[in-house]
Amino acid sequence: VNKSSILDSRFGGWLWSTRRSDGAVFEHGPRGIRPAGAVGHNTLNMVDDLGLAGEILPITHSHAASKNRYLYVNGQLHRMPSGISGLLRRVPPFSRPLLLSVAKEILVKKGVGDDESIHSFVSRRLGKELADIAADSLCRGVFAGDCRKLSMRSCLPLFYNAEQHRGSLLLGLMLGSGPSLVVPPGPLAQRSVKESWAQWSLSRGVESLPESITNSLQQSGTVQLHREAAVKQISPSASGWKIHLEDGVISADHIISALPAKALSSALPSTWIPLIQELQDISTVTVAVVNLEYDGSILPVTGFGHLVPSSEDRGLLGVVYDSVFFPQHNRPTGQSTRLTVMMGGAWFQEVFGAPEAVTEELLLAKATEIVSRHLGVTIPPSWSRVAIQRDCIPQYYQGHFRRVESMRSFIKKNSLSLSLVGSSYDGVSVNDVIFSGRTAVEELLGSGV
Ligand SMILES: Cc1cc2nc3c(=O)[nH]c(=O)nc-3n(C[C@H](O)[C@H](O)[C@H](O)COP(=O)(O)OP(=O)(O)OC[C@H]3O[C@@H](n4cnc5c(N)ncnc54)[C@H](O)[C@@H]3O)c2cc1C
Ligand SMILES: C=Cc1c2[nH]c(c1C)Cc1[nH]c(c(CCC(=O)O)c1C)Cc1[nH]c(c(C)c1CCC(=O)O)Cc1[nH]c(c(C)c1C=C)C2
Repeated sequence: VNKSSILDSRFGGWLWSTRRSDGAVFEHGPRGIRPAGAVGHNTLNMVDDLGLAGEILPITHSHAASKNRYLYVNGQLHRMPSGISGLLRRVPPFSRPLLLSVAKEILVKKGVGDDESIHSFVSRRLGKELADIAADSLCRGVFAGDCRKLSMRSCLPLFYNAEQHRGSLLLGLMLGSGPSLVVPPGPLAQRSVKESWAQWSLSRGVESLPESITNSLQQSGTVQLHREAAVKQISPSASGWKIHLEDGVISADHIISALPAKALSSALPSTWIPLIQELQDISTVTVAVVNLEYDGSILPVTGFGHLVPSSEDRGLLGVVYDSVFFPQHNRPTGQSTRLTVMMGGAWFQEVFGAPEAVTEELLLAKATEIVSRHLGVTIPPSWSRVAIQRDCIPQYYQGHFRRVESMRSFIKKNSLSLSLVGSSYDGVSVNDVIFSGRTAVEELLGSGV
C-alpha cells in the first residue's frame, strides 16, 4: 500500500523513475542493483519470473563505471585505488600505499564488545586516514549517513563477521567467515555470473520492477491491492487482525509489514509500548536528489561517479555519472550527459534546515554550482528535476542488532502474527528488502519457497 504524498498514485516506494516523452529515463531513488550473492540471485530469479529478462541492462566488472569511482578531496577528483597496483602504490588522497595498512591489519587484535561504529572499527584495524576518508565517504555513498554513528555489525556484516571469525578482515575475506546463504541461480542469475555483471537496471528504469509485480498480482486475481490507502491502525481481533485503511477495514490472519518502522509504530495498539518505542527509535535521513541533463558530452572523467567525505563538504554526498553506465537511458537524439547530485543525508538539517522549508531553487543552484566546481562544467543544465526524499534511508546506528532482536522477541513472546520486513531492519539495498520479504514468507510457510 502506498501512502506518502509524493508517491500517492504509484506502488514501488523509492523505486521511482521518470520517463520523459523523448525516451530519456531519470532515477530518483536506486539506479543500479547488484547481481551477486544469494540476495542478488533472488532478485534476478524474480526478474526472470516476471518475464522482465528482455529489459535487463547489465554492466560488467570490466566496464569503466565499475572500475572507476572517484573521491573529491582537497578540491580535486582522485580515482579510488583498485587492483594490485592500487594497493602497492601511494594513491592520493591517501598518504601511503594501502598495502601497508592492509598488511598490518592481520596483526591487529580483535575488538571487544558486540558492536562498534564503522569509523571506530576502520580506525582500529586500518588506521585513522582510511576511516576519515574511505569509510566516511562509503557510508555517505550507501547510507547517506555518518560513519561515526553507523553500526559496523548491522551495516557491513561481511566485514564484521570476518573479524569475528578469523580475527582479520583480510583473512576473513580470503578464507570465508561462516556459512553463507545460497539461492539457486535461475537462467538470468547464471548469465550474470558467466558475464561477470557488477550491476544492472531495466530499459525503462528500475520502477519497471514494482510495476511488473503490480501487474502480475492484478492478473493473478487472488490479491487485493489498495492504492492511495494509508494503514491508519492495526488492531488484534478474534481471527487475527483488523487493518484500518483510509479506504476501509480488512481482516488478516498474519501481517507482513513492509511499512517504514515509524509508520508501523503509529499504527500499532498503544499498549505495545516496548515495540512502538523500538520502532520509533530507528532514525532515517532525508536526501535531496537532483537529476541534471546537459547537452553534449561534458564529463572530464569516465566512471560511476564521485563521493565527497564529510570533512570536504558536509552537505554534499556525491555525484553519480548516470549517462556513463546507462547510456541507454539518455535521450535518443543528440549527445547528452545525465548526472545526479545527492545532498543532505545525516547533515540535511544542519546544512539546509528543515526539509519542508528548503526550496527546490536553492538545491538546484547548489547542485549546478557543484557540477561546475567539481567537473568544470560551465554550461547550465538543459533539464533538471529536484526531489527531496524525506526519511528515505534508515540509519542502523550502533546497537541496531539488539533493537531488532528485542522487537522480534517481543513479537514472539506475545505470539503476534506479525513479520517485520523492508529497509528498517535487515539491510537497505533493493536486494535486501526483497529478500527480507521472501524470508518472512518462508518462515510463515515453514519451507523453502
Ligand atoms: C536516493 C536513493 C538511492 C538509492 N540507491 C540504491 C542503489 O543504488 N541500490 C540499492 O540496492 N538500493 C538503493 N537505495 C535503497 C533502496 O532503494 C531502498 O532501501 C528500498 O527501495 C526500500 O524499500 P522498502 O520497500 O523497504 O521501503 P520503501 O521504498 O520506503 O516502501 C515503503 C512503502 O510504504 C508506504 N507507506 C508508508 N507509510 C504507509 C502507511 N501508513 N500505510 C501504507 N503504506 C505506507 C510508502 O508509500 C512506500 O510505498 C537507494 C535509496 C534512495 C532513497
Ligand atoms: C552519494 C550518495 C549516494 C549514492 N548512492 C546512494 C547514496 C546515498 C545509495 C546507495 N548506493 C548503493 C546502495 C545499495 C547498497 C548495496 O548493498 O547494494 C545504496 C542504498 C550502492 C553503492 N554505491 C556506492 C557503493 C560503494 C555501493 C555498494 C555496492 C557497490 O559496491 O556497488 C558508492 C557510490 N554511491 C554513490 C556514488 C556517487 C558512489 C561512488 C562513487 C551515490
